[in-house]
Amino acid sequence: MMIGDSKKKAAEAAIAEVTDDMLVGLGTGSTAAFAIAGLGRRIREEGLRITAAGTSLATEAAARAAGIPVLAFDDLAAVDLCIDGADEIDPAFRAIKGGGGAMLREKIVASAARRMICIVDASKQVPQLIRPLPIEVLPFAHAFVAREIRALGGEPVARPTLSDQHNLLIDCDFGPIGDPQALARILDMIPGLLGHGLFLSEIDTIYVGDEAGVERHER
Ligand SMILES: O=C[C@H](O)[C@H](O)[C@H](O)COP(=O)(O)O
Repeated sequence: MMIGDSKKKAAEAAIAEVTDDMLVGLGTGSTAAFAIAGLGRRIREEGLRITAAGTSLATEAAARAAGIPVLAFDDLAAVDLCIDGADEIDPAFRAIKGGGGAMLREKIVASAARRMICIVDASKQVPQLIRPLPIEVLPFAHAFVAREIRALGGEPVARPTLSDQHNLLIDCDFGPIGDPQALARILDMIPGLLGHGLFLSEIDTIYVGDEAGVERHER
């Protein structure tokens, strides 16, 4: 079975929680794309009435193309439900996001959400967060932030692409992250480091898809 099928199963199960009149925060990435397509189908086939806000320019475009009414998040203080993917997630509902570079907007929308559902295929479940952590950095601060990351024991590697906000995206390899809370607290204090992919408290519900089906876990 292809990983895409597992992602689709998780996404389809999650969108069953979307009901009329909800304002839905739409995540970014290949798993979120299945949720967007599924919501578009529910609008067409069932007459589901929702509005949505995107966590990236690509997601906004995909949602519009799917027939979902999209509002600019700038004017919104809260959303009802956020549905988004992740790159890794541990048993304590702590995740690394940002493989697609959208983690800054994703964290804002997730924080504005009354509930956040994370949709993943089973390969994303890990006992401990370990993959390189994406950060978004103001170009003016890139050498300083890289020095701070190295001082924390991380190895920063810049991506060739910029974020939707035209900032730098840098993957920081810290090896296994023993204390994600402590790392997030320090990263949050570095001037010029605008966002990072550690999502430690935002996720309420996880849908995990695999060959056998879908599992739902509640925090
Ligand atoms: O910036 C991208 C997001 O955080 C994605 O949700 C994450 O990278 C997972 O992507 P995918 O669903 O494509 O595996």
